[in-house]
Amino acid sequence: MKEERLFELVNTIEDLDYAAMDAARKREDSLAKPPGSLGRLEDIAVQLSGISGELHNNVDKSCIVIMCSDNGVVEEGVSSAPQSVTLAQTINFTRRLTGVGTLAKYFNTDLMVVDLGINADVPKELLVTDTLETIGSEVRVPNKIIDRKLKKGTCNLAKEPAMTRQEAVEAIGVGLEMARDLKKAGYSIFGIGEMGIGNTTTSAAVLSALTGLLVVETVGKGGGITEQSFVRKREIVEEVLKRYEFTGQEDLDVVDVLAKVGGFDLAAMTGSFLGAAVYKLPVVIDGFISAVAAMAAVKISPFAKKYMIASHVSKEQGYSHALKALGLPAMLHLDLRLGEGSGCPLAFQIIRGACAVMNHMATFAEAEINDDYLEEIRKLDF
Ligand SMILES: O=C(O)c1ccc[n+]([C@@H]2O[C@H](COP(=O)([O-])O)[C@@H](O)[C@H]2O)c1
Ligand SMILES: Cc1cc2nc[nH]c2cc1C
Repeated sequence: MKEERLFELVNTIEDLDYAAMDAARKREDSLAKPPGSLGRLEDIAVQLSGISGELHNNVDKSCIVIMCSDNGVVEEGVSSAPQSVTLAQTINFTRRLTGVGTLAKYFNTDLMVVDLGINADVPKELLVTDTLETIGSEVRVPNKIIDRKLKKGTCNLAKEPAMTRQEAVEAIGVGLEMARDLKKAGYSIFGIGEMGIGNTTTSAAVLSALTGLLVVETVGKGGGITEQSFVRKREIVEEVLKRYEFTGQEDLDVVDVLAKVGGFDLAAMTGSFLGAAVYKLPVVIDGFISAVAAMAAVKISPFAKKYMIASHVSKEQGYSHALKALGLPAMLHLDLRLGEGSGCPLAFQIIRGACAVMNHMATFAEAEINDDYLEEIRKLDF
């Protein structure tokens, strides 16, 4: 994708449909309950109306895009897990054996597994190039690994830029392509996850670069590291932020940040968050890496935030800061810190609940309850 085309698409992003949201809020208020008593379930239903322009929505056909890629910075010893875990888990996604795989299978959610830059050859029989397949009358994502490999891993960001600007644009373009095709296949919601050993280092660097947050606030222990490696991880992030003078300035070039200190996974995830807004689909944020990509998307297009729903509060250092910077509330406090998109299938169930209330709950009139008292109750502060 050319950079010009990327920004053409980004410039089509619109604000939500406020008339549809007003109608949705009115319906929530007409349901047989004290006003606002279904809390965030009401807000979510109203948000879905703002995204689709419809009063009634469902999120029954759901998918999680998992961007898989390797990071050259692992040469510096910033991760305890070997790089080979990236390939192994990417293959395991297709077998539904991973954390996100088992949850997705149990809750009937599809996985769109994409290889952006795994540092190994994926077995040919597991690769496909098409993003969708038709079985009978159903169009779905294939249960294979979609081949969009740009390179076998990024460069070591401690020594040189992780990728070229054009590679970052290509990766963002892949993310947009995946969102477009999910919309085409009739998915009504998607989540964004990843797999990439070393990506808590790149995410911390991108988050500090975009927000000016201190390295102590953004660098965490990822999949688990020794105290010595943790010190080195912080030093590396500190050093690259100084080198490129990334201090959270307002006019930062986000594509440049992703290219110099990000990863193919982060860039593609940023593209998918933007794509959710371009193609008007609700999109669920998973863990730390996902939240940082969401932040990058919002820095590119502020309206992108309105299409996002945060699933859970990851235990990874930096996550809460990222979400605070985004200004979004999270639904679940489960002490997860796995990544992969594992918070998304859980969040989809809650969002289904929000749709069920909006679509099926009785109004005061249907429940044969006189709502004259509502005028009084609305004046109370509780
Ligand atoms: O999403 C999170 O909150 C999260 C927190 C810690 C680790 N991870 C996962 O662990 C991997 C990165 O960890 P690391 O230590 O290699 O940077 C990557 O595959 C992520 O999916 C994910
Ligand atoms: C086993 C394993 C699974 C993962 N899933 C996401 N990141 C991971 C890191 C490791 C090490």
